[in-house]
Amino acid sequence: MSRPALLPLYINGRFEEEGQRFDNISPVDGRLLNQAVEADAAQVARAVQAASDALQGPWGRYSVPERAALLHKVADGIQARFDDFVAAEVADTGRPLHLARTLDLPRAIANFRTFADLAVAQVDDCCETPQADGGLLFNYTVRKPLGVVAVIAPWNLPLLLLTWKLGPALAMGNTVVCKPSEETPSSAALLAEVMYNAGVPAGVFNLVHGFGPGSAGEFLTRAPQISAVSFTGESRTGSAIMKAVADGVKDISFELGGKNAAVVFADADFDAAVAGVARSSFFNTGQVCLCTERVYVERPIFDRFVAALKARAEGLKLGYPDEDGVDLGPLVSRQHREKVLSYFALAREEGAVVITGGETPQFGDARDQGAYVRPTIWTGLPDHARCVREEIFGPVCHIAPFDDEEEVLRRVNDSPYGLACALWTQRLDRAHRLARRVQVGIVWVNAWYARDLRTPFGGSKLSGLGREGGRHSLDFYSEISNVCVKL
Ligand SMILES: NC(=O)c1ccc[n+]([C@@H]2O[C@H](COP(=O)([O-])OP(=O)(O)OC[C@H]3O[C@@H](n4cnc5c(N)ncnc54)[C@H](O)[C@@H]3O)[C@@H](O)[C@H]2O)c1
Ligand SMILES: N/C(=C\C=C\C=O)C(=O)O
Repeated sequence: MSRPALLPLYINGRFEEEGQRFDNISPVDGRLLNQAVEADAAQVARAVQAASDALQGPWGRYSVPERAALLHKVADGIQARFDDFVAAEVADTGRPLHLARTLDLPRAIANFRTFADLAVAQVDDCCETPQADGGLLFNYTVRKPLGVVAVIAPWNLPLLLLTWKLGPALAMGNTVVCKPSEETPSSAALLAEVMYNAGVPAGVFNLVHGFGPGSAGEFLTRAPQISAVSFTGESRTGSAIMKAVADGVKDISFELGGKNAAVVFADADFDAAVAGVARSSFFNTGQVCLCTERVYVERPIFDRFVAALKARAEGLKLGYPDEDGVDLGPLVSRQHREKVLSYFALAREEGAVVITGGETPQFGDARDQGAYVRPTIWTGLPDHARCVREEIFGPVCHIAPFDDEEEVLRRVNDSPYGLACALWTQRLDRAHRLARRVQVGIVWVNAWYARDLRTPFGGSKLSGLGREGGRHSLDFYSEISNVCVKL
């Protein structure tokens, strides 16, 4: 049997194949896709040192327009290999081809172009302060790179989320060491090839594959020369990373877990709300941090809404990524499916009414070796049920009735998470009033996962620390100083 393809590390402008290897398994049919090199502590240390050295090299002398031009070249490189990146993302995640083509790739390209352009357009503050002696103080802001930024990404939107951090980090003159998820290493490996071919100076972008604790992820966060960690992943991992960087008082930007709510009022556009909640609950097989897992429906339309959402869920096509009309792929791995299935069992123990789903499909073909689950809807659970409080991260939601605004607001806010919320109502006065009182970072009204990259993105409580997007990213990835001149 031919040896599986190997995804190398990329350190200081060189591809490295030395090291222990780990398997990358298809969530569609369980076959071996390729292997990746697991970076050891020495390799991670070399990557961080290369990034640190690169700050003093040519990259440190690039102007903002020159950095922006290079990031546009990277975007051009991704565009030129669009189909290769789609194939890599689809192989690792099993997602429908159309999803990778319409979301993951366009956003990866936009993440570089948007922050290249925002960096060039960025104008900083200055002010004059008259003095009692008739003199003047002239204050102005100076923006410098933070230094070496560790970027650690999850598996659910691998390229989108890696480049969401890379774009602004590089635009602001930092150097980076990236650690993609062990579940989805392939598109990051392609990105390293694009960076190399675009002429990104050696050491500016470094890629290490591996796991978290006791592996590349932890080695990276504990490296003394890193200045900041930009992390996307589970809340408990965020806590672990916070501890790892605490002694060094490093800058952190965390995009963490969620247990997001959708609220459907009786006056909502019913069909739009059903379609919107079906999308927010089952999109990417429920593997988006912003996905809805708690649905609250005003009592007069509750039964009708449950029936309509059931019909939608049962109409979704589970299939191979390239199948015509496929809506849902598998979960990212058998291991993650075990977690989701454990909640399917827990829901029954907690007394849920299973409206639809709650089991694995039987295809009778290779997909039975994959990680598919059926889209699932529950009702009947109390608000304190673990299935209503804990992030499941699968195609599942619980629907509960409510009677008035104050009640539903209390219940929506009764969560350790605070990432996103979708409000479905045609009374926009109510929507604006509620949007200000929901304890989340992102509120959509009559929409879900509609994005403008200039807006602040992030969560409160266990859902994260900080905001990225637009000037928030430029600020996080900059060391901002004030210069005060007496005139
Ligand atoms: N808020 C957001 O924008 C957002 C976006 C996507 C995913 N997420 C969250 O991510 C989770 C799913 O992704 P996941 O399973 O990959 O998360 P995860 O926390 O298990 O892993 C994320 C990344 O962190 C690495 N890692 C794990 N432990 C580490 C440690 N101790 N030190 C350093 N690195 C470590 C992993 O190898 C991986 O690359 C969900 O909770 C989801 O809500 C949040
Ligand atoms: N950060 C973003 C999405 C996060 C998705 C979470 O799974 C984005 O769209 O910029």
